[in-house]
Amino acid sequence: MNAGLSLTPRAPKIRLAQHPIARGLAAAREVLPSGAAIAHIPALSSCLLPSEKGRRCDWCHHLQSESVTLRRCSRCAAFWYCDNTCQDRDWKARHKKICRNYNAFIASSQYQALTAHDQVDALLLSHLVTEPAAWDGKQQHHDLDNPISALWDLLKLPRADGLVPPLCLSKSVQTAETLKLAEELYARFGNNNFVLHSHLNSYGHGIFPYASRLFNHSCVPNAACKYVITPTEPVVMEVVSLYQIAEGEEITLPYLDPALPYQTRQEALRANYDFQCTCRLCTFQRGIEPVPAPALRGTAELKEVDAAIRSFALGDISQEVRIPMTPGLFERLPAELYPIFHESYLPSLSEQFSKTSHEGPYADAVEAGLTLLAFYVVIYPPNYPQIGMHALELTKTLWNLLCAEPDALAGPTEDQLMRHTKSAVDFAASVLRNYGPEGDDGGPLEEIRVLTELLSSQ
Ligand SMILES: C[S@@+](CC[C@H](N)C(=O)[O-])C[C@H]1O[C@@H](n2cnc3c(N)ncnc32)[C@H](O)[C@@H]1O
Repeated sequence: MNAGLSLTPRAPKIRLAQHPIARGLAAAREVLPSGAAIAHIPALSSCLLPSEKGRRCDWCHHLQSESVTLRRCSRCAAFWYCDNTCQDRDWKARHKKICRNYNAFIASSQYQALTAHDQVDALLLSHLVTEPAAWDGKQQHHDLDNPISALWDLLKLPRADGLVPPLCLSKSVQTAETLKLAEELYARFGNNNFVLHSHLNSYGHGIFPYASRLFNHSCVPNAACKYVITPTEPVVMEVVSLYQIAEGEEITLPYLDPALPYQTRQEALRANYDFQCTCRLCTFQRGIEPVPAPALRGTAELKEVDAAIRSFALGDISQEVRIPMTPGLFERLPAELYPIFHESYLPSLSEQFSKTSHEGPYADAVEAGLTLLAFYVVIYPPNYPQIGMHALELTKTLWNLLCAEPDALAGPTEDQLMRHTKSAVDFAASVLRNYGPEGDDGGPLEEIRVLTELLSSQ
């Protein structure tokens, strides 16, 4: 199998191998250190979420800023660009195909009835099907170097509800051939396309057939993807290793948030990707089902569980936050802490952190934030970006406590609190530097730089 598939310089560290269930898998050709850029894959096509229209360039996705004022397409007045280069490139690649019909299309009841994500897919699909001739003969090639034949080569999974979104094309172009092509291509969207994000906030959808062909899912992934926005260029997906990957090891991405409850993950993977996950986390969680419900939040019993998970995952936090470097901490969890896997545990803890970090008391927010950090360290693999994002939030909460309520923590002195704050920002920095900058300028790494400077001057 796959004898004819060529791999390209975009991912020289990967080889495509056989998977007993998933057809293909991406295997590391060599040892990949933590934080290595494993693949750079330009988008075949991409589209902004409706909420991002007019905020970003429709071609390169650059954000409007003081130095970049976006200009509209003078024909439809509904697409925005940094400059002539972006506008010309988008026009040639895709906008000319939909410009004339765009306004009537987005006002139509069919389009309005779609969810924001389906609206994006309707436009992506329209970009792809206008030239059916471009697809002729690509079915036979199995050539990963050609994004069109790579897209054709992807596994199909038509939607259970049978939906194929309407097309932003004039009726005369919507021939039986075009509609058949739309159905064929859309059957490859749901289980293959990617949600684009900047600083981990979604802003659009992208088609990266080469990445879709390579990377399977794991709830304990050893890699994560991020998006590189470069003026005048299409967005590029970069795949980064979260921790060291051995030669020959499968490289996996998370298709969903591993912190979701076990049953929710299984149902979503079954419905959207048609497989049952057998990763280490799912195997472990399947073995401890049904998980006992935790005590109610606020009770002494749950406070004990929270304190035990903090000590298990983070060690003695009065000294320094310990960073685990290997995945699978959940497998060593004492049985009395299994209630943390119950579907009610994380939502109530997150709510407590969110409420108290906004309204105070900040001492309560710090405690909830540390428990949440411990939970993430147990569930997520090392250097998972959400761990870093949360450590950064926790740093800000600690800083608020230092500034607003220095005497509020019963035990720690101000010096100890300062040490906690520094170790939280160091933890955030170490995780997020491994992931590297993503999307727009600024963001968490810049916040970390400012906070580190501020703390070192104290
Ligand atoms: C984006 S593709 C991944 C590449 C795919 N293996 C291929 O050969 O084209 C997603 C599809 O791969 C399969 N898949 C991905 N991860 C899997 C896993 N952990 N176990 C079983 N099948 C998986 C499912 O069929 C899913 O719909």
